[in-house]
Amino acid sequence: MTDIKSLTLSELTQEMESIGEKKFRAAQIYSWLHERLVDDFDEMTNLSKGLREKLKENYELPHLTLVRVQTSKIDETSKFLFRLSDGNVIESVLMKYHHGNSVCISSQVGCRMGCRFCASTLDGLERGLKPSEMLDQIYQIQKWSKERVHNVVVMGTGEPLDNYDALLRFIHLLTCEGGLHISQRNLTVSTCGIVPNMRRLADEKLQITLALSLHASSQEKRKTLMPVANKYELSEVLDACRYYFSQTGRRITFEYSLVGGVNDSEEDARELTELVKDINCHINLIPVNPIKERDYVQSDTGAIQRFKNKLEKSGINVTIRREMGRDIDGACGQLRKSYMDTEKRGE
Ligand SMILES: C[S@@+](CC[C@H](N)C(=O)[O-])C[C@H]1O[C@@H](n2cnc3c(N)ncnc32)[C@H](O)[C@@H]1O
Ligand code: SF4
Repeated sequence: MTDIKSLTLSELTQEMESIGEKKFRAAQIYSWLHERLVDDFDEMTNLSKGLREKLKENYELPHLTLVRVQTSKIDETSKFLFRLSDGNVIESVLMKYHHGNSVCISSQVGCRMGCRFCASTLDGLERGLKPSEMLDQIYQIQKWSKERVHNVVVMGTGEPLDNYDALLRFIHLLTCEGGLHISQRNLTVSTCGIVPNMRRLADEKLQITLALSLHASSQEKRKTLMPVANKYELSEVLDACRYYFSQTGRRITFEYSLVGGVNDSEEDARELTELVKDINCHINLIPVNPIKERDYVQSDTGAIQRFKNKLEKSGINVTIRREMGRDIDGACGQLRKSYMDTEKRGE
C-alpha cells in the first residue's frame, strides 16, 4: 500500500482525483498529517466516515511507537528509542538550547559505512528509512514535548546521502508550507563524504547546511578511521565542499572527532588549517565518545584546548561541541545497540 505520509501535496492531490475525490480533500488530509500530526485516519474529523474508510483501504499511515525515552538530569536532553512498523528500532535525540529545540534524527536502520569509532555501524545496514519515518521522529518528539521543534540535524544513525531520494523527499516535506514549515536554514545534513551525492545535493541549490565528517587532516589517516576514504580521496571530498558552497552560498561545517593520540596533535591541527584555509567553513570539534567495542579514547582537555587554539590563531572559525546528555547512554547509536543486544539475549 502507498505510504500516504511520504507523499507531497501535489501527489496527494493526484491520488484524491484518482480515487474519485475532490482536490481540496488533499489539502485537508495533508494538514492532518503534517501540521496536526495525527497517527490515525479516524482522527481526521472533517472527513466523512466513508472517505476515512476509503483511505484505510488504499493507504498506509505508518507511525513510530515510542519504546523508551531517557532524559538527562544535567541538561534535559532526551534520547528516544522508536519502533518502526516492521519491528526495527531507531533512535533520535531532543536537545534544548536557548535558541530553541533541536532534534537529531536517524536516516537509516544501521549503517554500512564502517567508521571505526561509530556504534551505528557495528551491525551493518538493515535498510534506509522512508521519508515518513524520518519525519515522524520529529513529529512524535514534538507531540511528546508539547513544544515546537526549531532545528533538525540529520546526524543520528545512518548515512543520509546513502539514502538520497528519501532524504530529498523528507527535506521537501519538512520545509514546505502546509507542513511543519521548518526553514531550510534550520536543517543540517551530515555526511561521511559520498562525493557524487554531495554534488547532486549542491545542484539542488537548497539552503540547508552541509556538514562533512572530516576527522583527519590527511588521506592516509582518514583511511584508518573511515573506510569510505578508500573510495573517495580527501581532495575530491573537499572539492565537493567547495562546489556546495559555490552552488548554495552556504558555509560548510566540518566535524572533527578528536581521538586521543590518533588525530589530536598540534601537527594535525596545522595540517587541518592548511587543508581548509581557502574554504568558507566552520569546524566543530567533537571529543570522541568511546564505545566499548573499540579501544579509542577521548583526547584530554589540554590537547583539545591546544588543538582549538592552534586553529583559532590561524583565523579558523572553530567551536568545541558541548556534550549533551552526558549521563544518558553516550555515543550516537549506543542506545539502540544496547537495546538490541538485550533483546537478542532474550532479557
Ligand atoms: C553518526 S554520524 C551520522 C551522519 C553521517 N553518517 C556522518 O557520518 O556524518 C554523525 C556524526 O557523529 C560522529 N560520531 C559517530 N560516532 C561517534 C563517537 N563515538 N564519538 C564522537 N562522534 C561520533 C560522526 O563521525 C559524525 O560526524
Ligand atoms: S559516522 Fe556516519 S557514516 Fe560513519 S558509520 Fe557512523 S553513521 Fe555511518
